[in-house]
Amino acid sequence: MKPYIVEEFSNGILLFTINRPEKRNAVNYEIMDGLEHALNLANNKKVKVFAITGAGDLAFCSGGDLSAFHCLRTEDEAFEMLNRMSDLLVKLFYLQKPTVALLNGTAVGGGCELASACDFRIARKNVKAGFIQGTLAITTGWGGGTFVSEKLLPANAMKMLMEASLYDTKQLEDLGFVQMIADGDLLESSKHFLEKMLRLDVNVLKAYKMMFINKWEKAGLKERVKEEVRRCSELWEDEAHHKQVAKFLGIK
Ligand SMILES: CC[C@@H](C(=O)O)C(=O)SCCNC(=O)CCNC(=O)[C@H](O)C(C)(C)COP(=O)(O)OP(=O)(O)OC[C@H]1O[C@@H](n2cnc3c(N)ncnc32)[C@H](O)[C@@H]1OP(=O)(O)O
Repeated sequence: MKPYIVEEFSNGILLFTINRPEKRNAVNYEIMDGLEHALNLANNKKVKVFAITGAGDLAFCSGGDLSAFHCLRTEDEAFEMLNRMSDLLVKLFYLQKPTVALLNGTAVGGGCELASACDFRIARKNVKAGFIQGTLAITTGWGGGTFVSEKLLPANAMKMLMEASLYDTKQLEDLGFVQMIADGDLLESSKHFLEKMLRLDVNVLKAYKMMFINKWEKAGLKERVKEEVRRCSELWEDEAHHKQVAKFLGIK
């Protein structure tokens, strides 16, 4: 089974699906390679909207693959991995066309960061999402803290980051994290949400997105993401983090 799927639809949507439902669509290095490939394809003029989802109906993405990354012990080792994924999420954040996360299931930790890097989030009913990194004695490390603070009211972004909890769809909508709760098929619902944008010329969409990109550039977004990655790497090295991950993996 391929760990990711890239599909291009005739209406201009390019869809990237993380296809590891048995691991709740956790991100390992193969998924990073796949995301990089999909982002390169998304630059094509025929693509109007870039969408990301997860396979199955249990998880959108459960964040970093803890079994793959548990071997990273030091600050430098953690930095290399976190920096690679944060570079990809910055690329996604800065994509010069609309981007949407289709939350087919739970979005946890880095999964929530991936969703935050998109312009819009559409959730299936009854999904949960949250930046639970604090419970692992780390912070967001892929840029998600910076992204969400650009997208939400400051108090709502701080609440989500500092509570390190999961929220239901209604709460996520109230926080401004989710723009639409989908009834029925998620991809079909997203087409309804996006149809007005899909009618416009790709250069118009690009021009609008550039207004936001210029603002983020002026606000030093890339430097802030690097700082976030650095701080998370420092915490990663601590025994408190390794202990929590070992607990999740059932390692004594
Ligand atoms: C590393 C980057 C960092 C960041 O910068 O943000 C992070 O992402 S930290 C956050 C990492 N993520 C987590 O801590 C989430 C861990 N997972 C869960 O809490 C739960 O699995 C779930 C996502 C809420 C789903 O629960 P449930 O449906 O009950 O499934 P299971 O727990 O039974 O899991 C099934 C299966 O999948 C494996 N799994 C799940 N998440 C991960 C993960 N992040 N990494 C690796 N493996 C994961 C889990 O171990 C089970 O495997 P098997 O036991 O082999 O069946």
